[in-house]
Amino acid sequence: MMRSKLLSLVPCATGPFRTMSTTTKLTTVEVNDKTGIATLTMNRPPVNGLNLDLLRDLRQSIAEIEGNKSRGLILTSSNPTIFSAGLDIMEMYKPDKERVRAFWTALQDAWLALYGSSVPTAAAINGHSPAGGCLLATSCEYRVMLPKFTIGLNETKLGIVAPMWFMSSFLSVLPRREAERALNQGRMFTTDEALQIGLVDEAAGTKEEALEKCAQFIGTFAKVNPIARALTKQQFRAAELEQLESERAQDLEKFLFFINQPAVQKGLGIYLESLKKKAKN
Ligand SMILES: CCCCC/C=C\C/C=C\C=C\CC(=O)SCCNC(=O)CCNC(=O)[C@H](O)C(C)(C)COP(=O)(O)OP(=O)(O)OC[C@H]1O[C@@H](n2cnc3c(N)ncnc32)[C@H](O)[C@@H]1OP(=O)(O)O
Repeated sequence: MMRSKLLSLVPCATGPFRTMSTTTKLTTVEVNDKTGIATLTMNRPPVNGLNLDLLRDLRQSIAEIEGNKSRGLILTSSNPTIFSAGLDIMEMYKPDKERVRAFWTALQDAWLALYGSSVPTAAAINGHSPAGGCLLATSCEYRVMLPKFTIGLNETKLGIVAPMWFMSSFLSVLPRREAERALNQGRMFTTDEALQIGLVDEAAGTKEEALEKCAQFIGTFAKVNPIARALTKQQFRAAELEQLESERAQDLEKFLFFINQPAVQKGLGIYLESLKKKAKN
């Protein structure tokens, strides 16, 4: 994919400074040359639905951030009210056989890249973050969320079962008892509830403040040996990463089998209809 490079002047809390910015249609990477922190912004209107292209783009941007020696990665959204609506249901509803395989493989790749990223990661959750959106946020090491939005793994409410590795990300943030109950209930948490339970680390009043708080978190590693930090993080996350790496073919087949069940297709169709009806009203 062609990626256009440009230098731009952007304002921030500490005043205007130069950032190196790489843009594709679906994500933007901006590296602050003062802090060395990269902001990875999802930009797929209308709701940052995670389709094949956005997932591939995310993975490519994560690799780019690791390759350009950034000091950290902040994941956020260009949409002022939606971080990500999760997986694009259109990829799973009446799917094309080859594309849906590529789609799930791209999701596995994006998760492995983000959860296993060698750089410190934080999510500035500047909007709603259901299901796959919550997966991305909980794959990061730190979360700052804006008020009056919701976050959670709502899969059971859609008649879907979250795979083990979705649970792994959730479990790396929440105590097992809370995670199990929330997943079984398909519970969406408000910002206040998420803060109280520990699903997010901090609340912020504005996106700029959220980005600043994420940057402060990444700054806490300034005096830590980066190789020791990266290896320590990888040791903590190795079991979950290795589990998916070693079982990804079976995971794909399980997904395909599950998604092709007539009852699951029917449920997704009804859910899509309800979303479209709501959007019209
Ligand atoms: C043991 C075996 C295990 C094997 C594994 C098997 C299966 C696992 C499979 C799947 C896992 C899936 C995880 C997911 O991520 S599923 C997606 C879940 N997401 C949601 O439920 C969110 C739905 N969306 C919303 O709640 C709202 O849209 C939102 C709060 C995000 C935003 O609200 P807003 O009012 O601003 O916008 P809307 O008017 O609702 O939407 C605008 C537009 O976008 C469409 N849309 C919204 N979300 C999605 C989506 N996730 N996918 C596709 N399209 C979406 C919506 O329909 C509107 O479209 P249109 O009417 O304008 O065309």
